[in-house]
Amino acid sequence: MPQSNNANQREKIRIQTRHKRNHLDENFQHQAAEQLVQQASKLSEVIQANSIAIYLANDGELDTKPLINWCWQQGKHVLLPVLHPFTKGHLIFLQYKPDTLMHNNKYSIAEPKLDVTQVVPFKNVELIFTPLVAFDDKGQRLGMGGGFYDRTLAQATNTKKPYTIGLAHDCQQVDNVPIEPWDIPIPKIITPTRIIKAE
Ligand SMILES: Nc1nc2c(c(=O)[nH]1)N(C=O)[C@@H](CNc1ccc(C(=O)N[C@@H](CCC(=O)O)C(=O)O)cc1)CN2
Ligand SMILES: Nc1ncnc2c1ncn2[C@@H]1O[C@H](COP(=O)(O)OP(=O)(O)OP(=O)(O)O)[C@@H](O)[C@H]1O
Repeated sequence: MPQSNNANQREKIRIQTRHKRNHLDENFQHQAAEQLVQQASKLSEVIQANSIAIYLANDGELDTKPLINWCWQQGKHVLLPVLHPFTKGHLIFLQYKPDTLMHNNKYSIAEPKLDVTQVVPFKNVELIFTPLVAFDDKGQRLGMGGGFYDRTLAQATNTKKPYTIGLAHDCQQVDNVPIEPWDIPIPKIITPTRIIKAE
C-alpha cells in the first residue's frame, strides 16, 4: 500500500531536521546546553516540580547534561526513559542519580539498568521534558518515529497529569507538523533562545 501524503511529509521533515541538528558543531551544542539551563530554570513549572523526567541526548539533540546537573543541585529527582522490557513501543521511567548503573538500549542510548526499586510510576512524574525531532508553534511534535512519547502522554489522565515541555534546537522548528490522530500536542517548547507557549 502506498504511504499517505501525510506520512511522506512527516518522513521528509524527520530527515531534514535530523540532518540539521546532527550538523551543529560541538561549540554550538555546548553553548545551547548552557542556555537551556538559563531558560528552564526560570519557569515556574520547572521550579515547582520535584520529579522530572529528562532524556540523555542522542542524534544531535539538545544536550541535557547541564540541566540534569542543575536539577540534582536543586535536590530534584531526575528520571530517565527506559524502553519497556516487555511491551514494545512503551516507556517506563527510572530514577537517575550520579551513581546509577547504566547500559545502552537497542538504539545505543544510555539508560538506567532495569531495577524495580528505581521505577517511578507514571502518576508520580510531575514534569516531562520530551525529546523531539520537529515542532511547530502550535505545540505539535514529531519524534523519532517509535510513538514512545505519544503512548506515554496518552496515559495522562485528567486528575493527575505531568506537565510536558519539549526541548529542541531552534533549527528544529517547522511551519506545520502534519499531524496524525494519535499525536498529542504539548503546551510549551524550550529552545536555547526562546520559550514557545502553545497553551
Ligand atoms: N534521547 C532520546 N531518548 C529517547 C528517545 C529520543 O527520541 N531521544 N525516544 C523517543 O521516542 C525513545 C527511543 N526512541 C528512539 C526511536 C528510534 C531511534 C533511532 O535511532 N532510530 C533509527 C533506526 C534504528 C533501528 O531501527 O535500530 C533511525 O531512525 O535512524 C532512536 C530512539 C526513548 N529514549
Ligand atoms: N497512543 C498510541 N497508542 C497506540 N499506538 C500509537 C500511539 N501513539 C502512537 N502510536 C503509533 O506509534 C507509531 C509511531 O508514531 P509517530 O510516528 O507519531 O511517532 P513519533 O511522534 O515520531 O515518536 P515519539 O512519540 O516517540 O517521539 C505509529 O504507528 C502510531 O500509530
